[in-house]
Amino acid sequence: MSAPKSTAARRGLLIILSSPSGAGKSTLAKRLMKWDPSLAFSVSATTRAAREGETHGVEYYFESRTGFEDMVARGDMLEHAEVFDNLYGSPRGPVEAAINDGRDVLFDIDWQGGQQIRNSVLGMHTLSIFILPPSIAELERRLRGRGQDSDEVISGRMKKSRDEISHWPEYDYVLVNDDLDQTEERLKSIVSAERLRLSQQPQMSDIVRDLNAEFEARQ
Ligand SMILES: Nc1ncnc2c1ncn2[C@@H]1O[C@H](COP(=O)(O)OP(=O)(O)OP(=O)(O)O)[C@@H](O)[C@H]1O
Ligand SMILES: Nc1nc2c(ncn2[C@@H]2O[C@H](COP(=O)(O)O)[C@@H](O)[C@H]2O)c(=O)[nH]1
Repeated sequence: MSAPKSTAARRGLLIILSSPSGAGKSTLAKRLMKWDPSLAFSVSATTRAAREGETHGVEYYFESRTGFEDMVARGDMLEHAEVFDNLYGSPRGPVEAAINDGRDVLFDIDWQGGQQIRNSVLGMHTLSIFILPPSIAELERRLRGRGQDSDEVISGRMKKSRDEISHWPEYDYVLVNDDLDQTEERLKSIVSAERLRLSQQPQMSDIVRDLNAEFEARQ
């Protein structure tokens, strides 16, 4: 099933994916982008070093700490936070451009970023989804299996995962990412349902007005 159009007469929806590191949100984000190429992925800026295979402007914009802080000082970040001793943030310009094109925007960010986007001055609809791992042992297996971080980095991320998980009640939906295909299907259903709700909302007051007029005419 292909994605329903996101370009109905409404402004873009901000879709926020958060999870403890390693639960699978980047994997799910990639699948969502493949399902609906009209989605705009918000490429974050970060001060962390690029991993092998990561390209500037694709996975992240890799910035120096000073470069990042300058962006924040200029108001160029929609949200930003310190995560695992590095700075991460969502550049404002591409998000605003996508919204102006009527596109929905996908964020792969932590709970601090999630809070800031939900409270941001953009006044946009947000849809937030928290991804849980099926177990802590499996979370660690996934972080190790990814094979991209040192033991020290992995143990730091495992320690922070409990705090990240404690923010699940702030999200509209929570999914346990056990079977990847099943989680992907659930995620797509959530996005489709929210788009349907938002696209129908403006017509509903007209429909109810007509229904009420019909009641009046029957009296
Ligand atoms: N449902 C799943 N079952 C098994 N492995 C999975 C599943 N989902 C993701 N993975 C694997 O787990 C590893 C971590 O996934 P991913 O990089 O998407 O996590 P993440 O939440 O984006 O992490 P980070 O926050 O550090 O960016 C990857 O190797 C990925 O292939
Ligand atoms: N608040 C934000 N958090 C972000 C952003 N981009 C990523 N992240 C979070 O960082 C961790 C670690 O990512 P990694 O690529 O180093 O593994 C990840 O779990 C995200 O939650 C951002 O723009 N803002």
